[in-house]
Amino acid sequence: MSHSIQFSTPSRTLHLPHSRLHLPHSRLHRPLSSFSFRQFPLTSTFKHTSLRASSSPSPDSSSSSSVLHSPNGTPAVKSEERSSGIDVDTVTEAELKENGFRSTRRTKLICTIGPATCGFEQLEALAEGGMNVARLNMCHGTRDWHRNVIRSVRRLNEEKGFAVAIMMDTEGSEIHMGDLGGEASAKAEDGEVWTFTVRAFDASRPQRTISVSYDGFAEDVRVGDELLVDGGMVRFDVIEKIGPDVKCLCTDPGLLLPRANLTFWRDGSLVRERNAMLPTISSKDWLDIDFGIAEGVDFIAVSFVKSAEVINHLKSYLAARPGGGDIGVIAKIESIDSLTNLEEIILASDGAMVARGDLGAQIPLEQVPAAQQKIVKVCRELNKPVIVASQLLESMIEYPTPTRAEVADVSEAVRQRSDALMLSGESAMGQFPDKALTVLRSVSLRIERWWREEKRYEATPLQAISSASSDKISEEICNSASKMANNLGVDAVFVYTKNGHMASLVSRCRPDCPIFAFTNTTSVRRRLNLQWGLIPFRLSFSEDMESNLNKTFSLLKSRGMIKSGDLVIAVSDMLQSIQVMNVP
Ligand SMILES: Nc1ncnc2c1ncn2[C@@H]1O[C@H](COP(=O)(O)OP(=O)(O)OP(=O)(O)O)[C@@H](O)[C@H]1O
Ligand SMILES: CC(=O)C(=O)O
Ligand SMILES: [K+]
Ligand SMILES: [Mg+2]
Repeated sequence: MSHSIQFSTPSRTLHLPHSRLHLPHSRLHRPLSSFSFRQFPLTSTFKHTSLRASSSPSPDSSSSSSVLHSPNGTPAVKSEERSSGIDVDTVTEAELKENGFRSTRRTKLICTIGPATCGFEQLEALAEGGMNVARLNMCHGTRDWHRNVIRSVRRLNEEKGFAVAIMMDTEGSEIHMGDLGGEASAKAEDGEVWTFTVRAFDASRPQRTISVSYDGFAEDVRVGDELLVDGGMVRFDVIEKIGPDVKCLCTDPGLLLPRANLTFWRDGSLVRERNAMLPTISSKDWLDIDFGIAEGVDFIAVSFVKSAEVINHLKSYLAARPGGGDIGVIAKIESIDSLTNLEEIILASDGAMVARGDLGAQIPLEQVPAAQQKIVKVCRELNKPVIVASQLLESMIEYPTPTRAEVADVSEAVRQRSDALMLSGESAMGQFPDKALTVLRSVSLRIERWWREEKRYEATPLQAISSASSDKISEEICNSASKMANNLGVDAVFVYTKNGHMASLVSRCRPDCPIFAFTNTTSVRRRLNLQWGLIPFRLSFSEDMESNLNKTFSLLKSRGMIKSGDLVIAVSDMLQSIQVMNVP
């Protein structure tokens, strides 16, 4: 039996929702003789996972296919947008076949790409290990280096059916050290005197001397201030100022890493003199952003956001550029000012990152866990994806197993139901990037299972967020569908969504089953890969839900990804309805 509830708003008048029995079951199993399936041509080297119907494209697919912009800005309709097949990657497919719906991972995983992981095979290993988003930190590497990585990820997606999204992370203009003249690190010992200076060095770096990125720092600091490298990994006391040089005594020894962040503290508080006026997006960042637009990145993560204004500015800059409107803007919460303007920043953004590395250098460390919990909660309320980042498995940069404390930290982020977890140095320059990713994956799966076993569905209702009446209806539909999914113990929620909004509303409810998100554009599919519980598929679909469901069932059944009898709830943003049915 198929049951449906429909909500209709003819002539913009809101009618009371009525429920009726929808689609006789027999219509859903109508023989699908018009579709015959064949494997997309295989090449000898790569196994392509797309299945395409050999029939001509369905009438809807040309109208629903969107015009994409190629990297150089010329509009191009991608050939796959016109096909009526389904795009999914080999890893998801195998996971669904082998372990069923329940075992699919809900928490998404982000890997920072660096020298340890920039090769094609290394990227492929990460994608196979569950990487949903590849992050590029523009603090490091050249644009050519980043372009190579972006193109490798795109090739991987095209050849293997993955939907790995690319996130570009801006450098920002906070104070940091120079790059140590090519050395990988420098050791500062207790009691040594080091010079921090705005002077630049051409070739070799004078002994115990570090260049600093911010010209005004010598004027801003005072003798007696404390200087923290990387949020306290190494500490110095400022003992003397001589022109542009600041002499500092090492009080906590440690390794100085290239371009490490610097903060100054006075009487227990962060010193924010003129550097508080530094632009959040520097001129170099704007050039990086232009590069990101040209290369078609999926997200831009903005470092050291202080207010919603900068996010709005960037969003209008992107909207005015071909292809820019497809890019999601993620606000990195890592400055003390962002905490005071938290809600308006998150509202303006398409998502947020708890950037604990720098945050822990700007507020006392013991305040970081509470800040994390608050940011995750606000994002959830406002329906924005949230990423927990930095030092999740820091010890795995050097060792093949994490500490118990690290496992507990990862568990807590999953228990808070954040959308995504991020690896930094562990994957960028660590010795065990694949093992670190495996730890994130297995800890996520274990805690998600605990949620299910404990039947810990949401006790606290989410606040209403929509204002327009059709958005309110979508929100209510998603809330109800998720509640029904939990109460009925369905196998999956199917959501048909053009721009991804409806899928994010279902994800926000964190239902106790995977969410199959069908969208007709490749870029939306990639962006959905950041959000909790969504398994994004690219599929050409129409306004007619019956034919969409028939087509989806056929395609997924022929791949062995669903089977007859599975209980599914379907919602869509074309037809405001909830349908409950067994797969025929
Ligand atoms: N593209 C890259 N090229 C070289 N090294 C990199 C690259 N990306 C990251 N790394 C290395 O990995 C380390 C951790 O990466 P991460 O992205 O956390 O950088 P970070 O410098 O701590 O800055 P942020 O606060 O932006 O995260 C860096 O300090 C750097 O040594
Ligand atoms: C990720 C990042 O920028 C930080 O933790 O500081
Ligand atoms: K950065
Ligand atoms: Mg940072």
